[in-house]
Amino acid sequence: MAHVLIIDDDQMFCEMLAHKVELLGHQAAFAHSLAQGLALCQAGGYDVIYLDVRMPDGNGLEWLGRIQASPGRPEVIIMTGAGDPDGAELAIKSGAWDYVKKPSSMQATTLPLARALQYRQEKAAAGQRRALRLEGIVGADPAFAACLDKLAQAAGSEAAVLICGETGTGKELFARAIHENSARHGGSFVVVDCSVLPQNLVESILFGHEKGAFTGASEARRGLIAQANGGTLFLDEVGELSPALQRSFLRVLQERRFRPLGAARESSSDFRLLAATNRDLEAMAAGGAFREDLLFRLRTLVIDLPPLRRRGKDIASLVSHHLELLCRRYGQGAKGFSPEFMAALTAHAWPGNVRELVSALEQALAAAGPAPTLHVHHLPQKLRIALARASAHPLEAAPRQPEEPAQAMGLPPLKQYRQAMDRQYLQELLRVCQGDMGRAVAVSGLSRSRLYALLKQLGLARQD
Ligand SMILES: Nc1ncnc2c1ncn2[C@@H]1O[C@H](COP(=O)(O)OP(=O)(O)OP(=O)(O)O)[C@@H](O)[C@H]1O
Repeated sequence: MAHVLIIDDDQMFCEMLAHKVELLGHQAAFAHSLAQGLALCQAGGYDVIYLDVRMPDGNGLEWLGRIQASPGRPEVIIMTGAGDPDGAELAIKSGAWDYVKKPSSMQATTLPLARALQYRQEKAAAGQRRALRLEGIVGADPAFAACLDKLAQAAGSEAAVLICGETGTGKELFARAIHENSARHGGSFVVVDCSVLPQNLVESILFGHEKGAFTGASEARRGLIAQANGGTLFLDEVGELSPALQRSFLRVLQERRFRPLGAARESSSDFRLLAATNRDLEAMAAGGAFREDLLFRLRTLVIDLPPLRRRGKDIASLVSHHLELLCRRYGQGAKGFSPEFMAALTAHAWPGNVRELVSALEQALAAAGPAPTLHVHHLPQKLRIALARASAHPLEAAPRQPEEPAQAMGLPPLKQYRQAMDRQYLQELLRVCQGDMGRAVAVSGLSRSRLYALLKQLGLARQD
């Protein structure tokens, strides 16, 4: 809702315009003289001012500068008389947002208001974005820039945010950035990976337990929800929550209260909720697999992160950023790359998104050893084969054109495709890290528990 001030000496016109503005969901006030209007502006709080040129105490255009400079820097829409051709030109030259000619229909009069408010919102978001600390987040493609605006909006509020996107698109990175830029940044950022919560321990992990609550509970333990008190609780892979846990969570979200196992009383926790998913929760809710009331609570704000194939312009800056990080991490000097290397990276469809790109760079660095320049042949063999096949048979490529129906392109179902990619990635990861799980965790960017869960799920876990 915006605040609009109408400065016009015509009482009836003011009332009609104020009524129309209120119908549009905003608040309106009016002043019948320039002096009264300026006084209201000085008190602040207005987003848009309608300013009539012919006023009893002077010419509105001569007061424009002072009105624009008032607190909140409102946008000003000038109202000029029909027989005043110079008025419009003067209004624009004086830096007004727009002008309307009187008399005009109410619809025509309020049209510039919507545009002025949109402009104002975008200006505010861009300002907020400039003020954000976004270490480690790279991207300027318009599809991605819109997500950064949402991030700024999320950081400035307490709203629950649902971050959607394919695997490896940066959902956790965004969640951390929202926390770090929010008023809660001094509190903890607690991650609950909903895909690996072991059924038998889930309640104790989330809600905590008292000493002796069950066999083996030799000490009382705070659960993750209590740990998030004063900070942010991030439900990663929220689409994997079992129906029973969805029910429990809904209650915690409604009341911010929970009962640790074995406790006589309930405890409370003041946390801000963020959640992420790579699943279509709407479809799951429609099919009864996800509670609609929970979904409603999770998604006050939604950030839809685009897959890397839809933000091709960002590949070069992502490569520079991550190459620099990786070279520093492994104590190597800065590396260059051949134009073909970058062309190959740009041509790939990256079904595993930024995570897959980072992993390919890591493998290229390992393959290049001390050589100062990365070439195509340093890239993982699987990626080179995929590129070669794609250039020989474009339709065999991973979907560069996601809009085309998968069946029409002879592709397997997405789930099957993703599993195959995950399996391929993990096999390569184990090979490169030679079974060193600490390194595999560092390289993959996955948590240790998530990595083990994936290995198990795909039948790659060691049997020892
Ligand atoms: N915009 C970005 N700029 C720089 N690095 C990024 C960006 N997006 C993702 N990454 C990197 O990609 C990797 C994966 O990111 P992240 O774990 O946040 O993805 P995710 O969407 O949460 O993945 P998953 O769904 O598999 O949990 C990390 O190494 C992260 O630093």
